[in-house]
Amino acid sequence: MTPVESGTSDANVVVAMNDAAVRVGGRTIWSHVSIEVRAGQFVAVLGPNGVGKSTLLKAVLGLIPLSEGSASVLGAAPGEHNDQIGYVPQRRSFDSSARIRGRDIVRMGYDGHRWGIALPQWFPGSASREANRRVDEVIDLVGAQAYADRPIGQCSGGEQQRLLIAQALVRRPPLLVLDEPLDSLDVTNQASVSALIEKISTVAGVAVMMVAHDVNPILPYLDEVIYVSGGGALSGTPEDVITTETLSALYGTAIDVLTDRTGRLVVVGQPDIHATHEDER
Ligand SMILES: Nc1ncnc2c1ncn2[C@@H]1O[C@H](COP(=O)(O)OP(=O)(O)OP(=O)(O)O)[C@@H](O)[C@H]1O
Repeated sequence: MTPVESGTSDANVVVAMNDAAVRVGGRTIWSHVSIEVRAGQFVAVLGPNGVGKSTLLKAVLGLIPLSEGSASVLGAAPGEHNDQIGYVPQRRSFDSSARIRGRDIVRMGYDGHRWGIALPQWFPGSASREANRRVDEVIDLVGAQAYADRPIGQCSGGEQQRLLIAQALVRRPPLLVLDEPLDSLDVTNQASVSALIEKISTVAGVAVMMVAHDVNPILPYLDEVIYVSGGGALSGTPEDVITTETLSALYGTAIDVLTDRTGRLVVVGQPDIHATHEDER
């Protein structure tokens, strides 16, 4: 896959897709998708179940090839610089009996995911000290000091999520890719993890692509949204994209975007695409 020739040589562009399409299981999931994500931007990937939001992240990671179009991630073809991408996959949680400490989970992000095994003995002491320093740094960043030394299985869902975000950040990646990190968190934890992700993008300048089922917890923080539906995707500011007119055009059917008294957005009338493809999972 060749890097995109988008006409922009902007070094701030971290992810670019140009007229991209993906086929999975003999079916085109989406096509004609053109997106751009820049350094320090917090971008949500939205849309109903089964439209291909996770597929979009996997295409960015080079785990699924494009069937059409082109893409560039950190200036190269997708997959080439995955060591510079922090990835928090969907629905990862730990059994309550898991004994490994949160700190060691974070350290695996540095060591290359050697489950439960610290740096080998022949590893120079200074490198090991640097690893420990980085681990402490990200544990501070996500505010996990109080429980980082506890067995991960005894941490709450929100605490586990923070530790997994710390793991994804420990190599100081310029791009963080998160698949529904707010899923299964309560409202308070959704708010605090959302604020944390915003801090990571603004303070550390990390570009964030995050699949979200509900835009509301992150709405105040978002720079842009990528709305996937109807076999395509639209991107732009939330104000431009999450409107009755724009979403109706994207879905090809009547959609209402309503705002409640507290400013929460409610998208009414979107078909649940997931339900029609349940047996293909
Ligand atoms: N390996 C596969 N083989 C066939 N179809 C697949 C495969 N993986 C995913 N799909 C289908 O591709 C479509 C997009 O899946 P994807 O997981 O990207 O959707 P999503 O928008 O992230 O959904 P959700 O919100 O439910 O997580 C779905 O219809 C899914 O069933």
